[in-house]
Amino acid sequence: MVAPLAVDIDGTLSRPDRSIDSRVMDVLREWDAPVVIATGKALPYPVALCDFVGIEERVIAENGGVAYVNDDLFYFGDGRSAAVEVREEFAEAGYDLGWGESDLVNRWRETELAVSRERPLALLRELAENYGLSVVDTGFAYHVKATEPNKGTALQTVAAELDYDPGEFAAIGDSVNDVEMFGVAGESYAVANADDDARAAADVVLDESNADGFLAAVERIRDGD
Ligand SMILES: O=C(O)COP(=O)(O)O
Ligand SMILES: [Mg+2]
Repeated sequence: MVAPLAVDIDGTLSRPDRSIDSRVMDVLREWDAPVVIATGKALPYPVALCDFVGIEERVIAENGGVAYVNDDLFYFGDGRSAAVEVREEFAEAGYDLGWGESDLVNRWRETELAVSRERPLALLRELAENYGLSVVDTGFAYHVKATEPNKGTALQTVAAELDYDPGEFAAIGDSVNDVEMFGVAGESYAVANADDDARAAADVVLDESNADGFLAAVERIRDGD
């Protein structure tokens, strides 16, 4: 019996251009244990990924702010209203969030706000700190969020809902928002493009990048490495 998986999306299931590498789809679909998609993205994205891959919708979204499993929705700490205040002060300083008029990146986001990495990080951190919020840089966006929830705390709840111990999971990811998930999983794999925090937290740092790294990790997990 293979280990259940907790898998990040951006930088882990993707190609360098952020598109999903089609080779991962059948691997996820055929995995012989639960797969939890754990991401910084808003809930509809991992739900849609599960639907298109053809697996049960088991997801952690918004860096652990939201989870969905067994037809139950979980919310872990809401930083959204404070993040909206930060957005207003950021706007007064002359900056929008950087995603255009419709802002699809935040449209369905419920517990945090994401900001383009083209915006000034130091200012964003300063404003967020005044509201007791954290800013997490995933390498794809800056996330202005409540400090407590993360992918690791959410995995504890999701694993329990699935009648697993979180330590039975194998986790695969690429950035600082995967660190706590690596901490609660029994085995953890950072792809070669991972940031320093993820590399330091992982049990194994792979030689392969992006989806190649994911595919190498699942080979090792299958072999019981
Ligand atoms: O939304 C992001 O910034 C990163 O998303 P990820 O957690 O799937 O890598
Ligand atoms: Mg990632």
